Amino acid sequence: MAVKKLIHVAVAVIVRGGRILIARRPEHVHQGGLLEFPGGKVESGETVQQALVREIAEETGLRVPAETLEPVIGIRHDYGDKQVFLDVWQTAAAEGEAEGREGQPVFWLTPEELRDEDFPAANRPIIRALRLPRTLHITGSLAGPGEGECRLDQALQRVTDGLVVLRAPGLVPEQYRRLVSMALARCSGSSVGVMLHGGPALLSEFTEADGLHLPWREAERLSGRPVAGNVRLGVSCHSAEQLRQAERLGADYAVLGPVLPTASHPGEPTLGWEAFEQLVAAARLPVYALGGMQPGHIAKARALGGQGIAGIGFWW
Ligand SMILES: Nc1nc2c([nH]c(=O)n2[C@@H]2O[C@H](COP(=O)(O)OP(=O)(O)OP(=O)(O)O)[C@@H](O)[C@H]2O)c(=O)[nH]1
Repeated sequence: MAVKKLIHVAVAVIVRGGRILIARRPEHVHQGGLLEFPGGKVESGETVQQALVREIAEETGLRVPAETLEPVIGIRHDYGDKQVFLDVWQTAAAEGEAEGREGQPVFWLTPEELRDEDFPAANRPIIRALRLPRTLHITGSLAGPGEGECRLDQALQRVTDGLVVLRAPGLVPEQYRRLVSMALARCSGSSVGVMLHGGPALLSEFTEADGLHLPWREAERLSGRPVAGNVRLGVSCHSAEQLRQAERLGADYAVLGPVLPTASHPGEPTLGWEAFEQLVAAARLPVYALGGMQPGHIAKARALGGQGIAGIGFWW
């Protein structure tokens, strides 16, 4: 059997006023009739940035300064008839009025309006990535009766948006539920989403939560997605095999680490940035770097293909 060549595709997420430029693929082409982000094949001798600037101009008439392009995610996907590497970059600095230069309809949608079933299968992780923040705040120690709520309350005041994973393995279920109620009340109406940490049963009790984050010990015994599609699912992973399991569960994101040494898990072996990059390159979902992270590492994690950073020390 002939080995299928991997086609390098430059994919552009053009953002304006919180909306993203989307086009409909012509009926007669590969994945025809579906929606897509503007883009196309990287020609030989071209960098991905050059391909993006060219494709965006050809397809939409917009001008994009190459230096404004930032990496979003890279996705390898086998369609059976062809194998693609979608190299996804984002810009909020496109100039001009968008038009379908190749006769294709173009329109602007919010990340929440992007539906998996309207796009080619490879786009699912891209849509997830666009709906996820760059920072995942994980709660630290909440020990001591009564101390937990006070500590959490103070910490939440420092978060203005993004996601908080309410991790409190030391608490008995009743204490944990109290904390969840408090966190949900405090974050309601704000742009901070609360992810519960534990098994699937938790989520049915707290329907206002943003979603469920599975520790690996919970993820490893599941065989399918344990929550509905409209709530977020995250999984803690430490290896390539665990990332495969997160993909099998249909997770919206994974956390991978420890990448660097960390005070909360002293002496634990670390992956380092090189292994992080390799593991992320093979992953089909957005992946956060965990372990020893500081806000200054967001750009590094994203440059290596990650979604951003996750951790305790930088906010707790
Ligand atoms: N542009 C674009 N291509 C995508 C997306 N998702 C996705 O799977 N693809 C796949 O990536 C490949 C890109 O091919 P293309 O047809 O847009 O590229 P092109 O204009 O350079 O190719 P052509 O000259 O053969 O028509 C196709 O196989 C397409 O199905 C997406 O969101 N945007």
